[in-house]
Amino acid sequence: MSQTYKIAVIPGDGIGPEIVKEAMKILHHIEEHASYSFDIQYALAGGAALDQVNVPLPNETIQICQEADAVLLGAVGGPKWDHNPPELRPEKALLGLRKELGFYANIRPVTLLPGMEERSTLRPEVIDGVDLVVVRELTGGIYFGEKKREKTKQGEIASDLLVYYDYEIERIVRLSFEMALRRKKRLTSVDKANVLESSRLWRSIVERVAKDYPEVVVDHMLVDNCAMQIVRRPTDFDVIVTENMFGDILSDEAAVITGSIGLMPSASLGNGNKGLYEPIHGSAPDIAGQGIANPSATILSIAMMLRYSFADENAAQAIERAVTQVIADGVGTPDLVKSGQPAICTHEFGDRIIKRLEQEWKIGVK
Ligand SMILES: NC(=O)c1ccc[n+]([C@@H]2O[C@H](COP(=O)([O-])OP(=O)(O)OC[C@H]3O[C@@H](n4cnc5c(N)ncnc54)[C@H](O)[C@@H]3O)[C@@H](O)[C@H]2O)c1
Ligand SMILES: CC(C)[C@H](C(=O)O)[C@@H](O)C(=O)O
Ligand SMILES: [Mg+2]
Repeated sequence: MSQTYKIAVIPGDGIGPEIVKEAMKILHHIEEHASYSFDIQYALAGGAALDQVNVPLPNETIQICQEADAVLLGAVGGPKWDHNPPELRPEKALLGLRKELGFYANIRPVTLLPGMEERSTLRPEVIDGVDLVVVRELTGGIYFGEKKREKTKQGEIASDLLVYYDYEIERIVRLSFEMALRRKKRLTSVDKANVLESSRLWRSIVERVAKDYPEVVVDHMLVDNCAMQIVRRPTDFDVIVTENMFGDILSDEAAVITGSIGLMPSASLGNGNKGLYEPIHGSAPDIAGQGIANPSATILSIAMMLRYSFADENAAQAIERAVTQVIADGVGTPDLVKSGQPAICTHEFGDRIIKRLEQEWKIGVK
């Protein structure tokens, strides 16, 4: 009997449903050509869940995701819910899912696709050959430490605690060394050890774990310097490992290298073969409902799902080649085409990728 994988799908808010629709076309297409099938369950989270059931992350959604082999998420959030109290913010759903499911390692690859050199605001000679990956710690740090708001005699105070256990640091650092071993054998650990105690613990753990990986060249970089170097000499990086908030910020910055944040996929791992797959961008309220969002990041996240959760490297690469080829042909949503050139809409772009994938199967996926 052929294998069936359970996939939980959370379209979310803003452009979320628009881009997930295109990614689902790709998934269904893969199913037609693969030896396995999918059992798809849609679930509510974020603003969509708040509107329908008054909580950002319903228990039913957590259960569907726990029972799934992989979760696909579009994006959550938007101005409609921006003034909600902290517990009723759409973003709470995302943090809750990551934590509940134990996805502590967020893998954010940064690659420059052929044809995108001219869309990047960086000079072609600076970005030529970029191939780096940001490994972002995802279930600890300042996002999850105690939060306080109180009125005192001196005035109102607010605090967010940045806290890490040693084991939380060690597991993400080990995963990053393993990744570097399979890549260019270079690891940059990014911290703020000149100021933060949590960073000093982080740095000492990196130094200890490094002894188990003598083949990997390790360096430490302060996050402010990294924010500059990542756009100044991005080709020098291989694997960057860093804590939750630094990774969030550096990866959005790295999107500038690729030419569009709509090209940046991610995989959140750490719980066996299960994974949460989502673009790194948000719900893009400024373009939601216009049919112009770039679905590439979500489609490339499907490729990561096939690679990490279903061990189908061939199909993953076929999707990556199809996206690469369509973009190399100069076809794309407005964020992808050169200024003055005509663009196509979200669903047309999805169709072009399917068409290209069909050719991939005819050629015979290698
Ligand atoms: N994973 C998530 O669900 C996630 C991630 C980031 C932000 N958010 C939420 O999204 C909302 C909007 O946040 P923001 O505006 O700061 O960031 P954003 O990533 O949504 O948008 C930033 C800019 O990038 C553009 N952009 C993003 N994705 C695009 C795509 N696929 N195609 C073309 N252009 C794209 C947007 O139009 C916008 O100009 C907020 O509520 C935020 O909390 C959610
Ligand atoms: C929406 C927000 C909570 C989220 C994060 O900061 O993790 C987003 O920016 C991301 O990068 O996935
Ligand atoms: Mg972010």
